Amino acid sequence: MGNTLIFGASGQLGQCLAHVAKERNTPGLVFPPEAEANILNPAKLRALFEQHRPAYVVNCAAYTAVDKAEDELDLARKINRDGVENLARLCGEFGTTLIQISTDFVFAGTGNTPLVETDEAAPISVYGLTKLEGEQVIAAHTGQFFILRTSWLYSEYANNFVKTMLKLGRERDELRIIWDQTGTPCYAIDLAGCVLTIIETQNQHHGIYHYSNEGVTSWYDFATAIFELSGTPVKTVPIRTAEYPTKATRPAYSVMDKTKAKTVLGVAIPHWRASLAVCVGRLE
Ligand SMILES: NC(=O)C1=CN([C@@H]2O[C@H](COP(=O)(O)OP(=O)(O)OC[C@H]3O[C@@H](n4cnc5c(N)ncnc54)[C@H](OP(=O)(O)O)[C@@H]3O)[C@@H](O)[C@H]2O)C=CC1
Ligand SMILES: Cc1cn([C@H]2C[C@H](O)[C@@H](COP(=O)(O)OP(=O)(O)O[C@H]3O[C@@H](C)C(=O)[C@@H](O)[C@H]3O)O2)c(=O)[nH]c1=O
Repeated sequence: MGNTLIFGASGQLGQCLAHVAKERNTPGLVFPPEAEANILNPAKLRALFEQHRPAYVVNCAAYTAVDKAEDELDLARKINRDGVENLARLCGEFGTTLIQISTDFVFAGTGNTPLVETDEAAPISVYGLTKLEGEQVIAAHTGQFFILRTSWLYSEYANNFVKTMLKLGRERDELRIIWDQTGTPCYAIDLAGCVLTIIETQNQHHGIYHYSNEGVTSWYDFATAIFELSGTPVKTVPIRTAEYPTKATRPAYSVMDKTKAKTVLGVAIPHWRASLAVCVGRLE
């Protein structure tokens, strides 16, 4: 098995990949120092490719501030589209397989049945738009790619909804949480496992895949489960999206169908409650 270069190593998923690779003893993962791994710097990227001749690149680097992106289209596009194109171009040239992480926010979220990979993407936020553009620039440079769309990512690493809830739950008596946005959380440790499975099995079925945990929930039910599992005695109040104004509009329904990942990648996917229990246990 050749080398795998990880970009965005200091972020949530990057740290989960390091954690799971250590647990599984996956060989060949390289987490380059941030100064050498800016995906906006083609010269430094080329130097990394020449040094490591990677069989795989996993791109966890992204602009992920959903609300802030509404005021920073240019920067979000640079990182989420142009950065991905820089990687894809080099992957094409070096015969490297690119594993790109994308999002449920590429969808408008106006439906009410689980989304499959071929459903129309129609983003309703700058973040979602730039992530979709990142998906779309890849194919011009290489056919050897996996795009893993995930949703509501959380873990014990970096910032995420679970850690925010645990913090706010300790500080406040009551929390108002949106219940009319429906989706599925994804434990980033599980997603990291999926990425490593693709690499370890040298899967050749390139293309787009949906990957989150199993099941369906709302942010309100997710928060309530976080508090139940952690024994946090905070009151949760379900509210509608209109009662929690944010700069970016989020999809109302972004549950993704994982049939393709399960059958073609051969990954087993835990229910979101089971994985949440693991994460909350590790955070305590
Ligand atoms: N978080 C979520 O809920 C979801 C995330 N995703 C996708 O999953 C992937 C991983 O997300 P997650 O780990 O949570 O995100 P994080 O925001 O935790 O990590 C993103 C990382 O990218 C780095 N980065 C930003 N710009 C560059 C650049 N120019 N060159 C190199 N690195 C850069 C950041 O560094 P720094 O902090 O120094 O800027 C950070 O370490 C992303 O593609 C994201 O779009 C999909 C669905 C849900
Ligand atoms: C803190 C808080 C949030 N919310 C709502 C706002 C929002 O609809 C939802 C989640 O808020 P957050 O800001 O934590 O998460 P958000 O940035 O919307 O999460 C998204 O991030 C990007 C990167 C993705 O790709 C998506 O899959 C998704 O995970 O919870 C409340 O209702 N009450 C609260 O007290």
